[in-house]
Amino acid sequence: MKNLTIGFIGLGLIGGSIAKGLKRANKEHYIMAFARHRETLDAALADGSIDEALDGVDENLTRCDYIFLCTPVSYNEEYLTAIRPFLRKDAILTDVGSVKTNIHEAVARMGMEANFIGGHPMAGSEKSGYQYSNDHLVENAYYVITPTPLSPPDKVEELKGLALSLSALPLILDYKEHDYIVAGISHLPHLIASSLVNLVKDKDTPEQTMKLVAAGGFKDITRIASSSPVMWQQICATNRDNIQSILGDYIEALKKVRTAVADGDEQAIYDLFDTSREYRNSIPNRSAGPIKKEFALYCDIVDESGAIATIATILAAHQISIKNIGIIHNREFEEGVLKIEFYGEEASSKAVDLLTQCRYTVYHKG
Ligand SMILES: NC(=O)c1ccc[n+]([C@@H]2O[C@H](COP(=O)([O-])OP(=O)(O)OC[C@H]3O[C@@H](n4cnc5c(N)ncnc54)[C@H](O)[C@@H]3O)[C@@H](O)[C@H]2O)c1
Ligand SMILES: O=C(O)C(=O)C[C@]1(C(=O)O)C=C[C@@H](O)C=C1
Repeated sequence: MKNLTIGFIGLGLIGGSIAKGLKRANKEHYIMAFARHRETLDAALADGSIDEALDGVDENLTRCDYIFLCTPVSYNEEYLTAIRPFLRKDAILTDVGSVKTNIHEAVARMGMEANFIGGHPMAGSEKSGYQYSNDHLVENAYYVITPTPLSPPDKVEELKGLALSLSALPLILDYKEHDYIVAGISHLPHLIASSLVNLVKDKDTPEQTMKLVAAGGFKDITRIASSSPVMWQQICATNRDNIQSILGDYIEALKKVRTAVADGDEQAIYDLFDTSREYRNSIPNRSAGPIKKEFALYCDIVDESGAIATIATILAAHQISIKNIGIIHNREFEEGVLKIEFYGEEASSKAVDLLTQCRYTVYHKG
């Protein structure tokens, strides 16, 4: 991959992660960024993710081969006017927004289609801000690319190459199809999660016992209810038609479920769970996909200082290298489950045996 000069507008979770990932892939990329808060830029300069902090959208952007728009979707669209004067004739403007129709239509209205290729990495988190960004966020995730009719084919190939350099899987889609798809698999689930959380908040007992005993089921399905309200407000506003349509279908589906429960229709209830289980289990485990397999184990640990260090020491004493280690938060006992990743199957199996012998409770994901 050739050395590129790349600009970022917005350097939060996604912008920060892509900047870090691109730097990891090629230290010679020259990265400049503008963010609203100077502290973000200072942090990115200090950790080496960017080479230059910009004071605004200005003539420095004329040095860029690529500019990544990484703010909430409506703001991305608003930035087009400010960026246009500084977009070199051969430069590409791309974005990471969760909705594509609004920006594609704005780009077409402004006659910028030859300089634009839409993008959307299908990875993220409920956390916002640069402090949560990392260089591997989009690894193994699909990176949707939505060219315009005038996007130069060689630049589309180059952007695919950038996605691959992040260890993501580039996937070309039409922008309208993209918005239909994400309404179902991303936007609707966020609305379900947030309304469910708010329902439980309203229905809780005076002692808040629902909140107290809420376990894995509730936490797994509602993690994303902690996502950024501004980001989701803008997603819902810009993908309104698709979302209201699939939301209507979902409400109808829920009505059928209610009828089945109310009628005691055991067959219908069985079929609901049977069909969903089969489809859910058929969703491919991307960690076993074309890029690389993940060798990881999960281990219950007690919440006391030194608990992680003890495990790391046991593994190190047996020459087992750890690729990644960290507490994960989408299981029942948030502070108690440690995920440890290894470089290969052998190390992973050896670690499972070893930690089991040491009486740790280990869950193996082969
Ligand atoms: N969070 C996810 O899971 C996820 C995943 C894929 C794509 N996206 C998309 O990525 C984009 C960024 O989301 P994020 O999760 O990184 O959010 P974030 O809140 O972590 O970061 C947003 C960045 O934009 C900046 N910003 C916000 N308003 C701005 C404005 N008016 N002018 C300049 N900068 C502004 C913020 O300061 C921050 O640097 C969004 O378009 C979102 O739809 C998010
Ligand atoms: O994992 C999460 O927390 C996410 O919500 C990531 C997620 C999603 O899967 O819905 C969120 C928004 C995106 O545009 C893409 C990915």
